[in-house]
Amino acid sequence: MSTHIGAEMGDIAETVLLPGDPLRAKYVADNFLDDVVQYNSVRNAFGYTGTYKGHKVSVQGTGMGIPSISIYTNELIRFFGVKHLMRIGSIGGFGESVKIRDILIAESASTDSAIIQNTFKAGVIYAPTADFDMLLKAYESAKEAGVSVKVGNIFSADRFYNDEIDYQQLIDYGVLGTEMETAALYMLAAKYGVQALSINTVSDNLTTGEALSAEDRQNSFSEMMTVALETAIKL
Ligand SMILES: O=P(O)(O)O[C@H]1O[C@H](CO)[C@@H](O)[C@H]1O
Ligand SMILES: O=c1cc[nH]c(=O)[nH]1
Repeated sequence: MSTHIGAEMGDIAETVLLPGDPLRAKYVADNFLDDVVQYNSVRNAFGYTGTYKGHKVSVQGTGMGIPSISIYTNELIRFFGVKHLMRIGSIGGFGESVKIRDILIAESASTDSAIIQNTFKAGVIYAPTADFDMLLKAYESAKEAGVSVKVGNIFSADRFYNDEIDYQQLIDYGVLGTEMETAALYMLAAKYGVQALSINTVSDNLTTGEALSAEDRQNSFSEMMTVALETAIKL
């Protein structure tokens, strides 16, 4: 048992899917996994282990933002031996070419997070980056499933509501969308020498104003789940 995860060593698979929303974790467990056991309910950050096509896989809700995902990432790696971490998130798309329900795989994650900046010595701007092997396998899985996928740089924001940020500058530099966790996931995975990838479904578009409902964000995204699980069994 760690501070925020009420499980024992061995209860959690080496590969863990990480939605921000704990109820999305339940949705994955209920609809995609067999032989499911719930290993965590501390703070309602639900965690489940089951099998997908005979392979052991876990899914753990991380909560929102870099401080919260950093807690779960640290504990999964350091106390439960997790080796492959895959965020399955929602993301706000930038620009008209990024469509609702597109899947964005984060090759890298820009950020305004003080946590990332303060980890490095003055003057260093670290570039949080996906594991290439996982990225390649996820891209191939998306193509095999025939889903609309884009790969590139995303923005991991410290604030959901931010009146000061210049989104247009990020768009001008090719950033595909904004969410709130990936930069920390990639930095921590690099620190501990494990694999991480962030796969995100576009839930809204900051340029066009289109948006999915909260229920859709919790209970749909089945294409992303399939891409993530098909990737998981190739690792
Ligand atoms: O849907 P999840 O995975 O929580 O991801 C996105 O949604 C939340 C904001 O609504 C943030 O956590 C952001 O990263
Ligand atoms: O962090 C997020 C996630 C989805 N949509 C946004 O606009 N921001």
